Amino acid sequence: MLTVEGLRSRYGRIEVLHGVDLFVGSGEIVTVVGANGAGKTTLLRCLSGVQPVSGGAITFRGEAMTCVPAYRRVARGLAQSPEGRQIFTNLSVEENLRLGAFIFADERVERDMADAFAMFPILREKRNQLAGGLSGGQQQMLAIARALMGRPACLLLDEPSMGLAPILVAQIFEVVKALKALDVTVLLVEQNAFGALSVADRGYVMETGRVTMGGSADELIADPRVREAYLGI
Ligand SMILES: Nc1ncnc2c1ncn2[C@@H]1O[C@H](COP(=O)(O)OP(=O)(O)OP(=O)(O)O)[C@@H](O)[C@H]1O
Repeated sequence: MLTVEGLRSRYGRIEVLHGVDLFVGSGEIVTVVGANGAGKTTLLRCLSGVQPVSGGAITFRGEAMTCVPAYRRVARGLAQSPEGRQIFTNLSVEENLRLGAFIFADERVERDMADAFAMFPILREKRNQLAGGLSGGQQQMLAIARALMGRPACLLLDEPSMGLAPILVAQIFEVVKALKALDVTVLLVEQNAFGALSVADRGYVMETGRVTMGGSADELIADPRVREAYLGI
């Protein structure tokens, strides 16, 4: 579904992605784990089209995406729920969700909203409250739900567990797992390698702008190098 080949990107003169290769199959949950500064966020920003690419190719559902502007990628089904959530705090929960579906004007929006509320009952309870009043975990759920309102074929998730209390981290990973049942393909970027690999089918390890390992989530969890460097075991 999503293929990345030899992807390079730079900030000014400094190259931070040095030729990244990865693949996400339809219906898979794939995670990219790595330390702070490895280039994970930059990779996702390249995929969603908000960060310039200086080399390599991105192909999504058989179509070259490398030069396609960000808003067209969303319309093609490649959507990102950004790091740091970026919800509209002065709008209600429901208004945030409707904004996620702004490119659609059909009766499916109401159904999608009902699906979102079924997945995140707390959002139904708080649908008329300002999003700024939600807790960190609830805001993260809203950000994911809003991205889902755009009916993505592939959802790019940047550090959904960042800054959350452990109990909420567990909840967020459960949500990621549940996306599989909705037929949404997920590329999940995380510093929390254990949580991410626990819900993923496959994973890649990124170090200083390169993919250094890849395999099934079980293989990576069992790998002594991953255990030592990322799982603290
Ligand atoms: N706007 C920027 N300008 C210059 N350098 C940047 C910028 N953003 C990131 N970098 C650098 O690019 C490299 C990769 O950063 P990136 O944020 O992609 O890593 P990351 O793996 O996502 O880390 P984190 O988990 O902290 O987000 C780092 O060396 C970082 O300092």
